[in-house]
Amino acid sequence: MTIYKALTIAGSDCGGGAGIQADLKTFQELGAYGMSVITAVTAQNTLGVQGVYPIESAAISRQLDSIGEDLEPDAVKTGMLFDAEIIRIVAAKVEQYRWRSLVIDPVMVAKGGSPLLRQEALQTLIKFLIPLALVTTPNIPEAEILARMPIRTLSDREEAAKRFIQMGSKYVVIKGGHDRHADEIVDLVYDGASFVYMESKRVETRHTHGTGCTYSAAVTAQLARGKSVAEAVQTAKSFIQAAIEDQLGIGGGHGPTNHFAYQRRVRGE
Ligand SMILES: Nc1ncnc2c1ncn2[C@@H]1O[C@H](COP(=O)(O)OP(=O)(O)OP(=O)(O)O)[C@@H](O)[C@H]1O
Ligand SMILES: Cc1ncc(CO)c(N)n1
Repeated sequence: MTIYKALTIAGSDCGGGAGIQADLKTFQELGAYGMSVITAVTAQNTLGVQGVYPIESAAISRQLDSIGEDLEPDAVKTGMLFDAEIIRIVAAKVEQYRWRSLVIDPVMVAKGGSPLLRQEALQTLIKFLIPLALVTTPNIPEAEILARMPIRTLSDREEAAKRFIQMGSKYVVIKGGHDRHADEIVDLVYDGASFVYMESKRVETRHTHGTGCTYSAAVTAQLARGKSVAEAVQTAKSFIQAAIEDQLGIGGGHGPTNHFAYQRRVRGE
């Protein structure tokens, strides 16, 4: 049996809905062996973020080397990177170990508004990490900040997508989850040549904690399994749609998505 290995470089969410925990659950569900490099520990639950504790640089470097020296991943994703120094370390190791199937989820704030990336790190992200990406997966507010433009219309979204390709990402997916007015959610996928719109029905729910992490982890798992970016984003869309529709309903606030849902549907349960 071939073992496909996927690595997440991200923050820990002790509540299990986002971050490293969401990534590892998604990797497992989609048939990839999951590995993790933890950049920060967060104390959070469905009510909000109660604490953020970055991991020291040497520990991040050492984790990356432990993976790079022995367990070559087939695909890698980044999530919460917190500050410029962590981004520089991650970019240098991605280059050193030639991790080409790199998915960047440019996490900036948690759903409740708590910052997960320092403002001063934006330029470092643009200059050092995005040029290494196979796929970057911003939501609309993140795309507005990184592309430096307001996004209101679909043509704004296309212009922003072009700017990500100019920054050096080979593909970009601008996710539409934050477009609150629409019944349909539209994600835009762009490879520098053609725009592909992926539509899905908006699920009316407050249980969307970790949607972005789960989605980008699903893309990464599929890339690790050797799928094309076009196939990976299709499966990831089905995975997140199922995870949002079949809500777990745990916690008193914005609950996590259901990482079991997609495979349960595949099995016909
Ligand atoms: N209410 C919803 N119904 C259906 N699909 C959704 C909903 N909210 C988000 N999605 C889908 O989930 C994926 C993640 O999108 P979203 O824009 O929520 O990411 P995000 O803001 O980065 O998430 P996070 O806040 O966890 O970082 C996208 O494919 C999006 O279309
Ligand atoms: C650790 C972590 N990463 C990402 C997000 C964004 O959903 C979060 N809430 N927590």
